[in-house]
Parts: sequence; C-alpha cells; structure tokens
Amino acid sequence: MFKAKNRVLPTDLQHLFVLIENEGRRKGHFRYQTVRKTAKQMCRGVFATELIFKGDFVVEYRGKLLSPQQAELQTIEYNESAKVFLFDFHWKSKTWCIDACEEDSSLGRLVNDDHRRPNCKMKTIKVNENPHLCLFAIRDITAGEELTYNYGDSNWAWRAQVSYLFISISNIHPVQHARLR
Ligand SMILES: C[S@@+](CC[C@H](N)C(=O)[O-])C[C@H]1O[C@@H](n2cnc3c(N)ncnc32)[C@H](O)[C@@H]1O
Repeated sequence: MFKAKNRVLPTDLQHLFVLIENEGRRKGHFRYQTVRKTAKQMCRGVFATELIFKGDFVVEYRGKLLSPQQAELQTIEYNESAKVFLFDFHWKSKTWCIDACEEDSSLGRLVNDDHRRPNCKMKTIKVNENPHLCLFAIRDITAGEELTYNYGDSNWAWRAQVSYLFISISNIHPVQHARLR
C-alpha cells in the first residue's frame, strides 16, 4: 500500500477541478500518453507529450474512495498485484484510501515509482468537500519524459533491483559493467 506523505491544499480550486475532470487535457489537446515499456516488470508508464512546467497539475490518481474500515477489508481481500493500486492518505485526522485497482483507462494509476529523482509529487486536493489525489510537477518535465513520483517508504521489490551501465574502456577491458548503486 502506498504511504506517500501528502498535504491538503486549502485553496479555491475550480480551475483545477476542470483540469481534473479532463484528466489534464487543455483545449482538447492530450498532454500525456501511455505507452508499453519493454522492461517486463514495469509494463505501462505515462509520458509527457509536451512541456509541463514546475508546479503544474499533471493528473489525478482516480479510483474509489475507501473509508479506513473499507480499506482494511480490501487489503485483506486483494492479492499483491492489486494491493499496489491502493493509495493511503491522511485526511480529516484519519487514514483513507483511493482504490485504483479497476482498469478504467485513467492515467494516474499507471504512473510509475521513482524514489530518487521523481518529477511529480502527490498532493491531496479538496474539491466540493471531497478529497482528490493529484500529481503536480516538481520540476519542468520535457516532452517524452516519463512521469514518476515517489510511492513512499515501503520496501518495494523493484527498488532492490540493480541497474547496469555499459562503459567501454578499450585500454583495460573491452567492456566493463559499472554498478550504478
Ligand atoms: C500503480 S502500478 C503502476 C502502473 C504499472 N506500471 C502498470 O502497468 O500497471 C504499480 C506497479 O508498476 C510497477 N512499477 C512501478 N514503478 C516501478 C519501477 N520504478 N520499476 C519497476 N516496476 C515499477 C510495479 O510492478 C508495480 O506493482
């Protein structure tokens, strides 16, 4: 389950609400697209199709709002691959949850994790007294870049994986594998 730290923004968000309703589309133009990644485990990701400025609303993490009790039951019922779509957040002094398990063609649920150099951050927005989990750009994001955010402090399996960079050092060895971390 996600345990990202998010904060509630107490502002009038009518303009933002319009963007939320339209999944970040402006003037009918899509800012994002999903693609299938070749890396097996990562599967799909969401990519910027135009420049997104630091501070911009990016996309909502849509799903069913669950009360703390409902979330507890759902956690027991779901298998591991479904549980990753449950996003815990704090609101009105309780821990609530957005269940984005359903394949509803929304994009927020497909944004992947990056705990080192994410380009977005999840925040809780109150619209018409209801909480909405929304991603905002924390730096300028160029067209073609994958959107990412930090899923929080759990031991996610994929974070333990090692990445390799191939460096050619012709005088010593033809090819050397350099561990990135
Ligand atoms: C909320 S879903 C994100 C969308 C997912 N990529 C998909 O295609 O359905 C979370 C799942 O995506 C994958 N994932 C997310 N971030 C990842 C990363 N940095 N590296 C590898 N897999 C990742 C994991 O399989 C995880 O269970």
